[in-house]
Formats: sequence, structure tokens, C-alpha cells
Amino acid sequence: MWDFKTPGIPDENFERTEKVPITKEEVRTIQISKARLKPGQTVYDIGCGSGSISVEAGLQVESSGKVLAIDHDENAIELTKKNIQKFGLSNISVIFGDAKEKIQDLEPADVIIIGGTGGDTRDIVELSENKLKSGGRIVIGIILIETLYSVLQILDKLQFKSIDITQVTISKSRKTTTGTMMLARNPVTIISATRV
Ligand SMILES: C[S@@+](CC[C@H](N)C(=O)[O-])C[C@H]1O[C@@H](n2cnc3c(N)ncnc32)[C@H](O)[C@@H]1O
Repeated sequence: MWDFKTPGIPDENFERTEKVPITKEEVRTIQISKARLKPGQTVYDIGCGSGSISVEAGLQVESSGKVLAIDHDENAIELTKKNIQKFGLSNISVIFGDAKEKIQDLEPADVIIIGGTGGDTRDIVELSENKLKSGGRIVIGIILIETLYSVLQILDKLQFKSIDITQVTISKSRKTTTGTMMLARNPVTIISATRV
């Protein structure tokens, strides 16, 4: 059982597989912070991958809230279920399928977190507009510049305000024979906004 509510659970605490990418803990921490989660909220984690965002969100919204974790990859769904079990959470439901279809049947959300859905991200953002409650938050993690451009274009046309764009490049230390060097990871852009 994980005892802390602070975002940024170390990656090594999650079950991992080679087949499923995980949003690294430092980026995850920023995403969770931008989501401004509160107890009792309903959250979608779209492209849940390892389920690390779902677990962090599940802890933040507490047992009075819920998280709907969606992925179209069976390996991701299986891994997410393992991590939910590992952290002993009962407020996360897992949905297998394409988020563009599955999102249509979901109850309205307070927060939608979208991560690494590549070419589908623009369409998922567009569909999210009608699924977010007024005042709800959207947080999008983006790696590809094509995705970034398409999301910026669509966000401007939708009913969102306070659009914030943050790009981070995390470097992590590695010991060498002569000292400690910093190794840079790829930049990640995090867009967050509030539904009007
Ligand atoms: C970078 S991973 C997300 C990592 C996750 N946030 C974590 O912390 O483990 C992106 C995920 O999005 C999923 N995905 C991509 N397009 C999707 C779509 N249209 N519907 C559902 N899942 C999708 C992929 O299968 C993949 O597991």
C-alpha cells in the first residue's frame, strides 16, 4: 500500500513491461499538479498506458471520486489493472477500446488527462470539450511537434480559457567513472486549460 498523497510516485513503485510506455514521474507530477485534482472528482485518464496517472489521480480524488482509465492496447489495460491492484485502489475503472469511441458513453468529467495518444490527440481533445463540466480541467501531454501544432489549433476553436503551455526537458544523473553526468530526456509539452 502507498502511504503518500503527494504526486510523483517513483517509477520503480509501478509494475512495468517493455511493451507499455510510462509517463516518467517528474512529468507525471507536473501533469497531476496542472490538473488541480480535488476529492470527489471524476477523472478520465485517456491513454492510460501503465496506469501510473490513473493511480496518482485515484489517490488525489480519494474514495469519493473516480477515475476512468482508457486504452486501446490490451497490454496497457492488463498493466493498469495490475498497478491498480498493487496500490489497493477501488475507485478506478478500466475501459478497453479506442478513446474516440469510448469517450462518447462516459459520464461528464471534472478533469480529463490525455497522454501520448499521438495522431488521435487532436480528435480526443475536440471530443473532450462536451464531456468536461464547466470549470473542468484538461491536461494534455505531448511529445510530437505535429500533435502539438494540431492541438493548439483545435484548442483555440473550443470553449477553453487560461490555456497554459509548459515545455519541460528533464535531465537525470548518471554516475560515470570520473563523476556524475546529467543525461537529457526528450522534451515534453504539457498543455492545460479550463473549460469555460
Ligand atoms: C505514452 S502512453 C501513456 C502512458 C501513461 N500516461 C503512463 O503513465 O503509463 C500512451 C498510451 O495511449 C494509448 N493510446 C493511443 N491512442 C489511443 C486511442 N485512440 N485510444 C485509447 N488509447 C490510446 C497507447 O496505447 C498508450 O498506451
